[in-house]
Amino acid sequence: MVNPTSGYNPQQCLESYLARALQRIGANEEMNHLLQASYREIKFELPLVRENGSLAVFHGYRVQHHRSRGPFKGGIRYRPHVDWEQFRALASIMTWKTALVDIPFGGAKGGIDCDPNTLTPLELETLSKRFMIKLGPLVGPDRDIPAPGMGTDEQIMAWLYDAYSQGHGDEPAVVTGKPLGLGGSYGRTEATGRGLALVTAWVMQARGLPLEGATVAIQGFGNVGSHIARFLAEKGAKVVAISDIRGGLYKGDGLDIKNLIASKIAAGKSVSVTELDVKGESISNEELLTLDVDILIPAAIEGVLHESNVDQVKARLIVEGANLPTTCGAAEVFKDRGIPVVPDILANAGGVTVSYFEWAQNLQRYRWELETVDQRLERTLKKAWEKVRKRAAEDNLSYREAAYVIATKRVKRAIELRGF
Ligand SMILES: NC(=O)C1=CN([C@@H]2O[C@H](COP(=O)(O)OP(=O)(O)OC[C@H]3O[C@@H](n4cnc5c(N)ncnc54)[C@H](OP(=O)(O)O)[C@@H]3O)[C@@H](O)[C@H]2O)C=CC1
Ligand SMILES: O=C(O)CCC(=O)C(=O)O
Repeated sequence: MVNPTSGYNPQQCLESYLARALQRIGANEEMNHLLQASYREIKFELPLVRENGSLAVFHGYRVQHHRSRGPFKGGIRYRPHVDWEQFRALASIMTWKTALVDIPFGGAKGGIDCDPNTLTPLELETLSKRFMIKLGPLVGPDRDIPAPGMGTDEQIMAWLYDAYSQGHGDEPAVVTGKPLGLGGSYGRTEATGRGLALVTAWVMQARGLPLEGATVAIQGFGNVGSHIARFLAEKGAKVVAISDIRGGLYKGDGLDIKNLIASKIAAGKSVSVTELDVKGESISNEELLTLDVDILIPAAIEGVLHESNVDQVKARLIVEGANLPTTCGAAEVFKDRGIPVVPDILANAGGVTVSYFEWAQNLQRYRWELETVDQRLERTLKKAWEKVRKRAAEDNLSYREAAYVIATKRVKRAIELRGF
């Protein structure tokens, strides 16, 4: 098992994207400094007596990056080796993502340094609730609204909601990505994948490339990876490779995605895609990233496209399903090689967009139909994509550069309107 993130400092990359965008919009050094720094960072101990009687001590984190456009917003990640650098960068890109799709939030990110697969359901519930109780004073529907991320799901969001409500009165709008039976929104679970598929289709169309029959490789087969695979297969693309942390599956004439998803659900989270009874050859994650495909979608972790493998990447288009999967060095090489990269803050913004819809529904105490959610998601992302496309073409920028120019401009304007 490889750890492609080792040695990669996503914060440094983000600083360079931001510095360049802020220079392009004429922001001064002070504004640059203000927007690079987090608003607040907290870390706390989370002791847990395990069901076998032993004591384990985990750590909870929350980084709140910026809030001039609205309350902090961002996912909760449960992963063994999380650290400040990851959370700072991930919190910051939430600020730019929410600004780019023009929803009224700032950015945050947090989580626990645990492996959820090694905890019992009772341990996971206890740990999640303790985490939320400690976060209690800093979160809330008008302060900071957590949501699912890597290693977390709607059940964990239900526990966070319950823990918060015990001390603050019933408040579903404190967390998004909840189960449907507990104030969740139609369409949130699949929203990130749906948004990715929409954006991919628009980018292909804008570049005069057919999506029908296009070959696709997807790294990661969790919430994001499995839904993008399904939506792209439904649009006629040929998903030839998928993977999880233990490796991947390849089939040149297209994997049977419906069957893969059904088998994965039946087998459970702890079973790898490589162990499922579906047709395909095994392939490593590193091989997947360098396949000769039309579209490559890294949808797992940060930093998997880096200086050492960027020259071997053969894909014609890269769509960032994960947050920060491309190092800034690799991004430069893709630009030089003329390989377009659709940046995370646009490509995977469908999730936070439907989280916004869930928050709005919770505040209204009124549920929208799936059709309404899907239509509004499409409209929101289309607007953002059109702006990015236009700005990139007018100023000869990469999609990422254009996206950061648009987002930083909106945040700078909000700061100026509020005053210092
Ligand atoms: N969920 C959401 O709505 C959103 C998520 N994102 C981002 O998308 C990415 C994926 O999130 P999500 O799908 O929710 O997370 P999940 O935990 O549901 O799935 C993660 C997937 O990535 C795989 N994976 C983990 N580590 C590696 C590795 N080192 N190499 C290859 N594969 C790996 C996992 O494998 P295994 O199951 O074997 O561990 C799993 O298949 C993250 O970057 C997240 O921040 C962005 C926007 C919204
Ligand atoms: O749905 C949300 O609020 C946050 C999603 C998220 O963490 C992300 O877009 O990276």
